[in-house]
Amino acid sequence: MSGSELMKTAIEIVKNSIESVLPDRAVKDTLKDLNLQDVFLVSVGKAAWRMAKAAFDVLNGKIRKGIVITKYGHSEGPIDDFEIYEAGHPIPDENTMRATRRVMEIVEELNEKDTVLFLLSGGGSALFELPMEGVSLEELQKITDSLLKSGANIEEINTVRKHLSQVKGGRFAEKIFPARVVTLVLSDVLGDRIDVVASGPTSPDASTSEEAIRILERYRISVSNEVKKALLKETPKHLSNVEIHVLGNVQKVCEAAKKIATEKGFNSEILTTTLDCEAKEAGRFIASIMKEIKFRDRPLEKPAAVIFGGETVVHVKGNGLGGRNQELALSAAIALEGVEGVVLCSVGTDGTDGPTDAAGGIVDGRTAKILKEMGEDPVEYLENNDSYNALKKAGALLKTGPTGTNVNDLIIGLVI
Ligand SMILES: Nc1ncnc2c1ncn2[C@@H]1O[C@H](COP(=O)(O)OP(=O)(O)OP(=O)(O)O)[C@@H](O)[C@H]1O
Ligand SMILES: O=C(O)[C@H](O)CO
Ligand SMILES: [Mg+2]
Repeated sequence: MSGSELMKTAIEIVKNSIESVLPDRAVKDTLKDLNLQDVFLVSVGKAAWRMAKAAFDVLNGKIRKGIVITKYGHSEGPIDDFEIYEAGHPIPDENTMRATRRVMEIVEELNEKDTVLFLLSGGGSALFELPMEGVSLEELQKITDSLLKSGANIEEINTVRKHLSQVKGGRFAEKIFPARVVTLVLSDVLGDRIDVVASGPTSPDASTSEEAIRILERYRISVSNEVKKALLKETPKHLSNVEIHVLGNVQKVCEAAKKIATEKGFNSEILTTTLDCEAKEAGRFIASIMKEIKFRDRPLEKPAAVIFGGETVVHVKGNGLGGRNQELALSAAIALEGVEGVVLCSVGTDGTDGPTDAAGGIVDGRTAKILKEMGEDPVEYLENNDSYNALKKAGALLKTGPTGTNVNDLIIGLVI
């Protein structure tokens, strides 16, 4: 198999794996079992449109009102008479608040006979938000931006977000009470911490005010007195009106990748579904495993596919453009320079990696060489967190557009 054929194979495995975790089927199957009548549908997250559409298709006639809030560019047209909003991500904006207020207007009227069907996917933290009284949107945006660049993981980031919000950390379910809420979650959080996915609007909160304060201190983020006051108010730890079902996660996409790669003749193994270290360290480590396979045929014999799932972090210190998958791929490209018969592909299953239009990167032993031949230093790009521009120059960006799902990041290394 030539280098470009191997790249094509990697892309095919990735795309088919993502296809297998589109939420449609899981939403439909779960709803058929639940037999809900007469629901208020609220769908929030990057996969919100697709989840809402699937629900509409099975519940048709049993939905009294439907509202969808998704990221800009992620809705795919009208669904019946649903209200469909697009808003800011990963930082909430005015449209986030406008859409969330609309949801609150509806649920606050409900009584114990009513049911809210809440369809939730990752990205929801930015898309569904009304800050606590006294907390301005501007300050919330600043705190969110600092946290996202600090290298804090999603559990830490969302612990702070929950305590500054009127709808996160179980507070949305509290507002819905006495009505009932049935939540279907597509998880993009490692270990399926459902109180962390989109900051758990309908989950009893496992985090505390004290932890939120400690996290801000740890990452040296200073906040106003109003924010300090808001943080002290504790989130609900018990909720009696909630039922939660998990539809999909990073395990599922990794299992699909393993199956597809095996069918294509690769000795395939999932090495982890909880990759959570610094992206460039992960890239280097994964490259070292691929070289071990290439030169020593262990832990797998060639042809081999190694599969990783997770969510790495990036301490963004430079002023470049990129995302954690692109940064991982660029770092691997540097470590794989000159090695033949290896391809590494790292993607966000939602189709957008960081604030860019790429899903991730696809690199091989030629990628770093191509950059050097152009007079560019890949290490400099990596240090400036400018993986997007490096990969763009080397023709190594992978673009899928919004995929309709979101189960975190998938990394595949092929070695022949
Ligand atoms: N220049 C950069 N290089 C590398 N990573 C970056 C850069 N700028 C931002 N990031 C990373 O991008 C992340 C946000 O990107 P993205 O929207 O892909 O996150 P996400 O996990 O998919 O969002 P969500 O969890 O809300 O669905 C931030 O956590 C930040 O660490
Ligand atoms: O929205 C969020 O908080 C992240 O995607 C994790 O679910
Ligand atoms: Mg995420």
